[in-house]
Amino acid sequence: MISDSELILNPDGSVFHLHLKPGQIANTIILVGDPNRVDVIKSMFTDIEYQIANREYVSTTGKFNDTRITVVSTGVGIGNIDIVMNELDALVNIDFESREIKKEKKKLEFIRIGTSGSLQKDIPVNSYVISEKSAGFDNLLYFYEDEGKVVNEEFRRLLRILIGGHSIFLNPYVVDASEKLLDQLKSKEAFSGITITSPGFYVPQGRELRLSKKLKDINQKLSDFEYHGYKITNYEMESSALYGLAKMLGHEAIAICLVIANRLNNQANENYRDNVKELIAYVLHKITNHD
Ligand SMILES: O=P(O)(O)O[C@H]1O[C@H](CO)[C@@H](O)[C@H]1O
Ligand SMILES: O=c1cc[nH]c(=O)[nH]1
Repeated sequence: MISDSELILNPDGSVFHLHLKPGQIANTIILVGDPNRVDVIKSMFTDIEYQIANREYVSTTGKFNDTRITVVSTGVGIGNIDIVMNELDALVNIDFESREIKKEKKKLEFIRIGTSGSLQKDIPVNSYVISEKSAGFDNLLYFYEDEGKVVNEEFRRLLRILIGGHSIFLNPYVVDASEKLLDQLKSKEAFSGITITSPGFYVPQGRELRLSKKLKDINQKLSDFEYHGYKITNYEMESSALYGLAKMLGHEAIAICLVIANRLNNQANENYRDNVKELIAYVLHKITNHD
């Protein structure tokens, strides 16, 4: 039995942060960083069941092309993904009455729609990038006992060599996207490759305002790196934890991002919201039509 302090439920029976109750989430779940993005997706839905907001976590469930889909905003960063993934899994795989883990496990499909910074000169601003693999420059997965079962050990070794003597604070873990979801999302319209999930937006992604970075030429090194034909394509801040937790919990996960900055060409699009809307439409059609 899982105690009150490990799985905290609110007085109305909803799960602690997300404020959702069992039965309220669909098997297909879109995750977005920005809570405002939930309204954009909701405006494309029919049969909307509810919208619930607590902190940065805004959730809604509705239908697109007759497919029931839940949207949850995660806010920024890995810590939020730990909360969102554990609570969404608990909603389907833990009995909230008995506080026991269910015998029959439900598999969920997670599609993250985000924004990101390109690490390739020929992946321009406004491109779509699917994260075929995600390399976590955070350390979340190392707290989990099963981490070794889901990470790519060879890739970890090569990345540690690339970052040299800084491996005391940086030990990247690499996890694959769901092949099933990759097949659904891939097209000529989208680039794909390896995404770096960073624990910060500024110095951890090589951005120096008033503070300097330890890893001097990291973005060029990452850009030049190649692994079995895969190139490192972009930076964002959530997919490594999403992929790792989804795999350990038995779910499918993928991330697709709009490039809003190109770090090699020093370009940015700060008016990206219409482009995100187009990316959302792209994803909704792909996951519901499979065309
Ligand atoms: O646009 P979202 O989904 O928030 O994704 C990206 O944007 C945020 C940083 O600006 C980080 O969350 C990063 O992963
Ligand atoms: O450069 C960028 C842009 C969006 N999100 C990131 O994490 N990095």
